[in-house]
Amino acid sequence: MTPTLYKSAMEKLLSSWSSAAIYLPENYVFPVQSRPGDATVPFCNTLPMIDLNTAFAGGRQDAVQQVLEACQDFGVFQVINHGVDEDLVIDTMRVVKEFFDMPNEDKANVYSEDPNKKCRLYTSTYDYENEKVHLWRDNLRHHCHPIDEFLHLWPQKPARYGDVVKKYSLQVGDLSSRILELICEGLGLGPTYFGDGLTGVQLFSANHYPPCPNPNLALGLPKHCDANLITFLLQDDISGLQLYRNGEWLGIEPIPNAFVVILGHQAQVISNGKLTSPEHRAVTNSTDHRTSIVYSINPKPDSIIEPAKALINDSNPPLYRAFQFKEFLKTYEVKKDYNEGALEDFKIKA
Ligand SMILES: O=C(O)CCC(=O)C(=O)O
Ligand SMILES: [Fe+2]
Repeated sequence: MTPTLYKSAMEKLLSSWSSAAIYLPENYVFPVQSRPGDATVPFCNTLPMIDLNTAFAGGRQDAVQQVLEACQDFGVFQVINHGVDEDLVIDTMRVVKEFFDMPNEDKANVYSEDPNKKCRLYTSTYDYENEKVHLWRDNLRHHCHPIDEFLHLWPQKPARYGDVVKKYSLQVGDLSSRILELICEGLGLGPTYFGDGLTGVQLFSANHYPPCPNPNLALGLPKHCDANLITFLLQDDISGLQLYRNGEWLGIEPIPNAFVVILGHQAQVISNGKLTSPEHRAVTNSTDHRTSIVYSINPKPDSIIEPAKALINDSNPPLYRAFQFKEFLKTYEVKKDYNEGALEDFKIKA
């Protein structure tokens, strides 16, 4: 690492300076309309909670139905008894926290300002230099599928990072296949519809939100829909994830050993609008560090995304045109419109 890049890492990474910050710097203050403010946000007590053991006890069709309904009504649900080893889940959260707790010198080795790097630690968004407001988060992100192609690029410290995160990625990747199969069945698509082309890019993305001097004015992540196909999110025990539903913000309660499953924009397009991609954000707080671990399933850049042909007929015309996933990502990033607006260019106008 060059001295200039090291200096940049120390100036930019929140975890290197935020504990000394008494005031929120001006360039972290969100415009009035998108600030969280000081209103108390209740937990969403109607959010579907799917216990895969119980769901399957009633037969596979029961599980399919529960997942489908959750994806249609909310586009997000929590899942427990998901088959990912509980000790591994705890250990993965622990090793990720250890990573963010390391001395600056160790973290600087993974820091990069090149968004094309397949493993990097950075702060805020991929576009720190040009963004109007910075996000109150650091993010460690790397590819993990096929795993052996990327393992050598992952952080070397903590020493057990590679072993733990490899096991976790394989098990959560397997959970994603099982959930996607249930979604396919629910939609009436063949069980292998979500093949390698639609799921071949899998990312491990850990968000770290240090205590924030003014959580009312700042955001860890602003309101967005995920750009991908589907997300498997692990929260620690500090709340901060919020869902925008029927015009209000509702918290998603941290539940030990549960994954929050969130549908991305591509699931909405492929299902021709039958499934929804929910708007959500991450808020900060003034006392606790918060960590969330996202396992993100994405199509390959050249893959064609379009409403599944089996769902299209005269009374159900396609709502979206076909596009390459990389074309969507460009729009998502260039327009900086992370909500429904990101799909605007791809809608077929009546
Ligand atoms: O930290 C969280 O709970 C939210 C993370 C998230 O929405 C994302 O990474 O897309
Ligand atoms: Fe998200």
